[in-house]
Amino acid sequence: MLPPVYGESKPFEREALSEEDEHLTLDLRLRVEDGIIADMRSLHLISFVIIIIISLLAKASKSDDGFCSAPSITESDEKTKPIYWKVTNPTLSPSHLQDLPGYTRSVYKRDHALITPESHVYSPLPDWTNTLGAYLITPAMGSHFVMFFAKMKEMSSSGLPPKDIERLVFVVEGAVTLTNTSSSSTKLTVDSYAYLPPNFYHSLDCVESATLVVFERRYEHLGSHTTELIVGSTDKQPLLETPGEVFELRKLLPVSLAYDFNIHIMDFQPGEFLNVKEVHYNQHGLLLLEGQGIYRLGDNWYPVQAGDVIWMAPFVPQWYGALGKNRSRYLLYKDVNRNPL
Ligand SMILES: NC(=O)N[C@@H](O)C(=O)O
Ligand SMILES: [Mn+2]
Repeated sequence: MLPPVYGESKPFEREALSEEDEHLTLDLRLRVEDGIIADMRSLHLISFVIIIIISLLAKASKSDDGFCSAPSITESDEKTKPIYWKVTNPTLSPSHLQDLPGYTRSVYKRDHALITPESHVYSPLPDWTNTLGAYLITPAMGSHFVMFFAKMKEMSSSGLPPKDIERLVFVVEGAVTLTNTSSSSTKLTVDSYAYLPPNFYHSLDCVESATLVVFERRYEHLGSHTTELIVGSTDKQPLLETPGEVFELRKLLPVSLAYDFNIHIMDFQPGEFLNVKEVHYNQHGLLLLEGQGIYRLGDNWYPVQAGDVIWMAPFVPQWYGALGKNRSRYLLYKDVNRNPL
């Protein structure tokens, strides 16, 4: 059996061949061709196997149980979750970070703070029943207000704020029932809120569970103006003009002089950002309800996501740019209607 001959090629001079030689040449040519064909076949087989492997790898990296990708929440999952779900189930939740000793995205500086979920420290709220509170912003930071999460468990109820302190509660998860002296009761579900004037008797009662974000501050009287009980929900507030800006703005309280703060709800589509690089005398307590983006505070640029809380002291340069696939929505405390002197 003659092996296929791959000798070096000589200048080709065609000479007459005997019949036997002709047969031999044909045989050799077929053998060489067979050899090439055989190689071509194995090449096809190898490339076919490689394509299968690549497509399996690509599929695996896309699937949730893929060995190349962290479990991700698909867009359809997002759609089935209740509004503001990510505030209490953030992507970088404590369980994701607890195995990273000492790692946190939280920062505390002279004129701002970023408090991220893995840093929350809960303890029983004095005067509340069966409720844990995590204070995020207090006058110890230089603010004139407090901002805290209240995690209400089954059969829990609120305590009253101190004398002359006004309160705003916003429901981030679950539901509570608000009762006041007129013994009328109103159910507050996610995205609902209530403003309680200073020294206004009320109780927030929870049967199953609820997470509230609560703002409290000493009411600053102005002349004879007084505030009153307000109950509402974000989705029922009108969109306000925002000249020179692209974000959508709603306010949860009246803009009248009686109110010494307001709560802004601001929506940005991905890619939209604050036009004004703000520096102002007002203070902010911010909760990112939905989405993700970059918050500039002073000379620092922070990637932020739903569940993050930000303290902004007066005059801290501030700016936000929304990123990702879904809108950003944040809730923002802002003092208003009072002379800074
Ligand atoms: N930081 C930020 O969004 N600020 C403005 O909304 C504002 O009204 O101060
Ligand atoms: Mn501002």
